[in-house]
Amino acid sequence: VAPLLICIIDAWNLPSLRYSALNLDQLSSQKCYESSVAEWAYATDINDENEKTKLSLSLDIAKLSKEIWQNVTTTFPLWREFKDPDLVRKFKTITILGSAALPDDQYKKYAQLETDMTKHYSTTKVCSFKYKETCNLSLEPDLIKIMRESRDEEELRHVWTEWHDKSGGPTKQTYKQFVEISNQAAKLNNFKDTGALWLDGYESETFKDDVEELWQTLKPFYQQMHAYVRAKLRNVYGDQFSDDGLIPAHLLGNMWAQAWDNVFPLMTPYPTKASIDVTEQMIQQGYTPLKMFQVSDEFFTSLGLIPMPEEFWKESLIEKPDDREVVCHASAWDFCNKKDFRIKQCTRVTTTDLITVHHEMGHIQYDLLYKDQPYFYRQGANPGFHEAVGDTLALSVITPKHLKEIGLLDKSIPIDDYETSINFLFSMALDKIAFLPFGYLTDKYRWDIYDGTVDESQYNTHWWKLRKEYQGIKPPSERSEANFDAGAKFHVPANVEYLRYFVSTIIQFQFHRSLCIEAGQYDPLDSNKPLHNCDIYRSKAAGSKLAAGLSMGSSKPWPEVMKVITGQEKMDASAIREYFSPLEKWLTAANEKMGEIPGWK
Ligand SMILES: CC(=O)N[C@@H](CC(=O)O)C(=O)NC[C@H](CC1(C(=O)N[C@@H](Cc2ccc(O)cc2)C(=O)O)CCCC1)C(=O)O
Ligand SMILES: [Zn+2]
Repeated sequence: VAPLLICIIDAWNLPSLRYSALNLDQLSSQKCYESSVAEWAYATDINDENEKTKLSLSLDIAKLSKEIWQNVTTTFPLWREFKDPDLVRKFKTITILGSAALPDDQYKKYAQLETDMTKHYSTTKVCSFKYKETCNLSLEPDLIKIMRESRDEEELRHVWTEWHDKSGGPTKQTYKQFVEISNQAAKLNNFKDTGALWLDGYESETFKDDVEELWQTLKPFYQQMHAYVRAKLRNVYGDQFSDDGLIPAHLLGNMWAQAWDNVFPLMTPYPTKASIDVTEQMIQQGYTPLKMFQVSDEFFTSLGLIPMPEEFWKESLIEKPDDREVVCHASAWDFCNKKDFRIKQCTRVTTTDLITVHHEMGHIQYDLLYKDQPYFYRQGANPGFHEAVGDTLALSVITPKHLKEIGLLDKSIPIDDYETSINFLFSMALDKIAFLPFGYLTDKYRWDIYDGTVDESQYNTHWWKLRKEYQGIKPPSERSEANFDAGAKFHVPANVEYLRYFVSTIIQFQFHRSLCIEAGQYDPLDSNKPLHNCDIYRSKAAGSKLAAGLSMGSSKPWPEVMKVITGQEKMDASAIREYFSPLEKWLTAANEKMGEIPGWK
C-alpha cells in the first residue's frame, strides 16, 4: 500500500494526481461495501453461517485500515505538523482506528464478544405474566407493547424483571472481558481509555463540562416534570410509592424509563382537548409500514431534499419477518458505494414508530447529502448531528397543525388554544425532557467503567446509583450484583456510544428554531408564531439551509457546520427552553397547587 500511499498524499497535495486519492477512497469504500453486505445479511438473518461471514469480513476491513494506518504513521511521522489543515484532518481520520488497531487475534476476540452480546440481546425471550407456560415473548414487539399499554402493576413488574434478568445478567462476564479489550484498543489509538476515544469524536476539550452545564440548566425543568408525573402515577399505583420521592422504573411506559410519552393517557392536562397520539387514526386509515416510510420520504422531498433511491425501496427490511431471527433494533445503513442505502426496522403502526421512521430516514438523508465527500469525511459533523437530522424534521411532523395537514387529525378539532398546546407540549416533554438524564447517564456510567472508577463488582450498584441520582427512579424489584441491568439496554451489549442522543436532543431544537425562522414559521417577537407550533413542511429555504450544513459531512469541525445551519457555533439550551417555556410555567404552577415538592432524596 505504501507506494499507493505516497502518491495518495501527493494527490491530496497535487490535484493532478487525484486519481490515486480516488484509489484509497475506492479501496476503503469497496471493503466497506463488502463488510456492510455481510453485516446486513447477519442482522436480517441471525445464523451461524452469516455470523462467520460477517466476522471474517469485519476482520478484513480491520486489517486494511490497520495497514493504511501503519503506512501513514511510518511514512509521515510528522503529519500533525503539516501546514494544510485539511490534510491534517484527513490524516487524523485515518489514524483513529478504534478496535481495528488491535492485533488480529485480539480483534477476533473483541468482535466475537460484541457479536455474542448483541445476539443474546436480540434473541432473548421471556415468559408471559398471564400465561405462565408461554415463554416466547420478544422485546419487539411483545414486551414493548406490554410496557406501553398495560396498567397492571404486577404484569409490568413481571415483564420488567424477566427482561432485565434474562437479557442483562448473563452478559455481565462477557461485558467485563469486552471492556478490557476495548480499552487496549483505545490505548493503541493513543487514548487513555474507550471513554476518551468516544469523546474525541466531539473535538472539544470542554465537551464533558459543556454537557454537564447543559444538564444543570435543564435539570430544574426535568424535576418539575418528574414531580408532576410522580403525583399522577401515585394516583394510579398508590401503594408502589414511598416518601423517597423516587418513581418505580416499571411504571413509566418504557422498558428503560427513557421516554415517558406512553403514560400520557394517565395524566392528560386537559382530557377534553386533542392529543397527538394518532395511532388509532393510522390504523383506521389502513396505514402500513410502507405507507409510513412514504409519508416520511414525502416530507423530506417537500423540503427539496433527496428522495430515497430505488435500491432503498427494494432492499430495506421494514417489517419483522416471521421465519427467522433478526436484530429488530431499528437501524439505517450506508453501504459506502453511493447507491445502496437501507433501513432495517420491525415497524409497527404506531405514532412512536412514525417518529422512529423519520429518525432512521434522517440518517439516510445525511448519508445521501455527504456521499460525494472523500470517503473519510462521510460521517456526521459529530455523532450527535447524525442523530438530530430525523428528529429535527419530526418536530414539525408531530405538531397538531401538521397532523391535520396530512389527515391524521380531524380538521374540525380546535388546535390553536392554550390548553391544546399544553397537552401537546406535555406529550413532547414526556419524550424529550424525560430522555435527557438517561441520555447523559448511559455514557457517564460507561466512562466510569472504562476509566476504572468502577469494576465489575460494582457494575449494577453503580447503574442504579446513577439512575437514582439523574432520573429519580428506582428498580421495581430487588436487584443485586448477580444482575447487569445496564446490559438490558441495546447500546451497552452492542457497544454503541450514547452521548450522541443527549447532544441530539439539545441541538435538534437549535436546528428547528433556525429552520423555522427560515421557513417564516417562527418569529421570537410574534406570540402568534410560537416555536412549538412551527411546521417547516414544503419550505425549500429551510431544506436548502439544512442541506448546506449536512452536505459538509465531517470535512470541517462541527462548530462550523453548526454555524451554517443555525448561525451559532455552540450547543445552546435556549432553544429547547424556549420551545417548552409555556409548559415549564404550567408544571410549576400545577405542582404548587398539588403541594408536590420537586426532587428526591
Ligand atoms: C448501521 C447503524 O447502526 N446505523 C446507525 C445510524 C448511523 O450511525 O448512521 C443506527 O441506525 N443506529 C440505530 C439507532 C436506533 C434507534 C435508537 O437506538 N435510538 C436510541 C435513542 C433514541 C430514542 C428515540 C428517538 O426518537 C431517538 C433516539 C434508543 O432507542 O435508545 C432506535 C429508535 C430510534 C433510533 C439509531 O438510529 O440511532
Ligand atoms: Zn439514530
